[in-house]
Amino acid sequence: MAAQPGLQPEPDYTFKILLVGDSGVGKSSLLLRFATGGFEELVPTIGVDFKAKVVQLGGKTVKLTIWDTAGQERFRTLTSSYYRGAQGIILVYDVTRAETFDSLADIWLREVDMYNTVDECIKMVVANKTDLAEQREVSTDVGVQFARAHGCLFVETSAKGNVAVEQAFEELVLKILETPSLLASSSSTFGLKAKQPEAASSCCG
Ligand SMILES: Nc1nc2c(ncn2[C@@H]2O[C@H](COP(=O)(O)OP(=O)(O)OP(=O)(O)O)[C@@H](O)[C@H]2O)c(=O)[nH]1
Repeated sequence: MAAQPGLQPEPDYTFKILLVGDSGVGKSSLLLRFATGGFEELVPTIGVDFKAKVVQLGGKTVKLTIWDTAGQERFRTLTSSYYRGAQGIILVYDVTRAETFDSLADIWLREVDMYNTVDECIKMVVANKTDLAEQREVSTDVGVQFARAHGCLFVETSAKGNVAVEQAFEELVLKILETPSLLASSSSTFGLKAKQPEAASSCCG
């Protein structure tokens, strides 16, 4: 039966994706770019924010609920609860600030290990702000090696320059689609009926 005009097709799957990383690396900017196509000056995230987007990939309609956590340490206790049920986790650093890259090992991968509840959850390292080439402190090679060593996908992006942002999210989703246990976790835990109440209360400080 043809879909009614203006109505989006029912998703085959709903995936939860989480963005983590130090404050200021560009998590909210990446999400804004992906969800709306825009870029603007944003204030630091308070607690957790959330956007949803439906994509057609691998012949499937996939609803993504993307959770953008605050990088600031004072929100760490709150944000830790948002790892639960995520099929994909994006760890972001800023190529112009080496300390944000170091934090991936020192903080963010540890958090993933501690709080993630989904066994085969796909991890992706995103190296953002590649438009600031002259200020770069972390080379592509170092990023690639790190991601490989920790079993993560790797993409370099510029949210500002709109470079590879869509590609990053799409690669992650395609990898989730290739992983049968994650598809099972999607339909059982994140079917539309089960998930709508939580998704509606999207933001908390
Ligand atoms: N040059 C450049 N600046 C960027 C890019 N992405 C984000 N920014 C800027 O970096 C700053 C921080 O961006 P946010 O998206 O707020 O960073 P965040 O990681 O969400 O920060 P928290 O919410 O505090 O965790 C802002 O001034 C953005 O405009 C990029 O690709 N290139």
